[in-house]
Amino acid sequence: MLNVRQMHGKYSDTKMQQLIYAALQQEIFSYFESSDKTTKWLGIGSTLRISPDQNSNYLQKVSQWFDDIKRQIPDKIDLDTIAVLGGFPFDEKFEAKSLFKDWQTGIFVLPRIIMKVTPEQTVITEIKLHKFSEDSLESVLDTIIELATSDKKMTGFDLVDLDPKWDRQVDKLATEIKQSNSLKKVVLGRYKKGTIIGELDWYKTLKALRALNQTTYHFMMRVKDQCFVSATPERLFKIDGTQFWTAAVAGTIGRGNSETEDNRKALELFKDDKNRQEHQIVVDEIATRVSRFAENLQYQRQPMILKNQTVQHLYTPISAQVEPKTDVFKLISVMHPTPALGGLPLTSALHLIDRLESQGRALFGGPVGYITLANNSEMIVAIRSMYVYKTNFLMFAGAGIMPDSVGTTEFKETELKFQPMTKLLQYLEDK
Ligand SMILES: C=C(O[C@@H]1C=C(C(=O)O)C=C[C@H]1O)C(=O)O
Repeated sequence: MLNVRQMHGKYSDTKMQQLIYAALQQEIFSYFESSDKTTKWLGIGSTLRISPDQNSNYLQKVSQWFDDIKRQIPDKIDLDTIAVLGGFPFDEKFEAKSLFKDWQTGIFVLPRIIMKVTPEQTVITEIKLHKFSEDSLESVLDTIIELATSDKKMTGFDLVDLDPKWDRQVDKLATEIKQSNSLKKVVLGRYKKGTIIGELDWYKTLKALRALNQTTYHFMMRVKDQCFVSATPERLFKIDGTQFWTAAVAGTIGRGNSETEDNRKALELFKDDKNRQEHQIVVDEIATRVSRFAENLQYQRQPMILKNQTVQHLYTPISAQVEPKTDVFKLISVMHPTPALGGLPLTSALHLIDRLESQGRALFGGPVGYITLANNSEMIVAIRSMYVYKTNFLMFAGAGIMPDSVGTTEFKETELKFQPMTKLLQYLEDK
């Protein structure tokens, strides 16, 4: 059995800020915040952790690990107040060719201290393999807060484009799609790497991530010298009891400098055939998959516009009803990857991605998020993201390639998709 103790109720805002600050100075932390800001999870440390070995079915391994944790929680605890946090790789079969091989295969933790924050309440849980000391949970938290210090500072960074000929690759791929009888869409990614001069302060990083990307999710996960950061707008799915939500996010245009220009661009995106088709592929495929396990599927025929800091997307939210106790891990394997990150048909798209992309995707484009021990979960698609290893970092940005795609246009689109992370680093310089 695991030892579990909890504190319920409203925690003061100041205390919460102090705790988040302290948590992000720790060697291991995890953070999830929903784009509607109604759910936050903060994890400090790790009581149990699962990083896979190669050649194993990671999803199945995490699922068994998760069931095993559930069995070890004392009866009186509300299982919805405890979650594991982490992420799966985009495709565990992809060869590890990236600079950052370690997280090629995914990572999940059961934190030692977990804080769940919703508008109704804050629940803080401590989980240990061994008996608790004499100190109360409150005084454990106070000690964590007291000991937190940070004098980390980043003074600069460099940035290298790892795929300088990517636009030509896109033109070739578009021709290949045009000539193919079956291939409809392939999402091709490009990468940038760099080095940080000085050191990133993770608390300042989170603060900046939230301030610069107010309409997106915020995800951060650090295990010692590795950290993954994302400001994705894309939900893979959310499940709460029998309620299920997902969304198609595909089709992109930049933001305007004025409200008029911004709306003009949104209209241009809405009326653009290539983007509408690219979006429809995602809607149709998601709807087909969801209808296999859910009922009462609901979504609008026309997409909406989702506005983020540097881009706007075509967006179709989809909701449905699922059976009670639906297996979250099954949902992940059915829903991921959608044609927003993979392509259509899936298998040929994945082969092309593996062959053409210069780095392994690892967590880029993979499902990351939280899963409560009561089987409620929100998994998001890890894009607009950055992977940091010591002072090195790697970034990813992709675009849906269709028969009529033009390399230089897609290149510009991916430049906009890199911006949430490049602007984050620029902002953090000398802060
Ligand atoms: C692949 C990315 O974004 C995906 C591709 C999009 C597109 O091609 O229009 C839009 C949103 C995402 O589904 C990325 O941001 O790296």
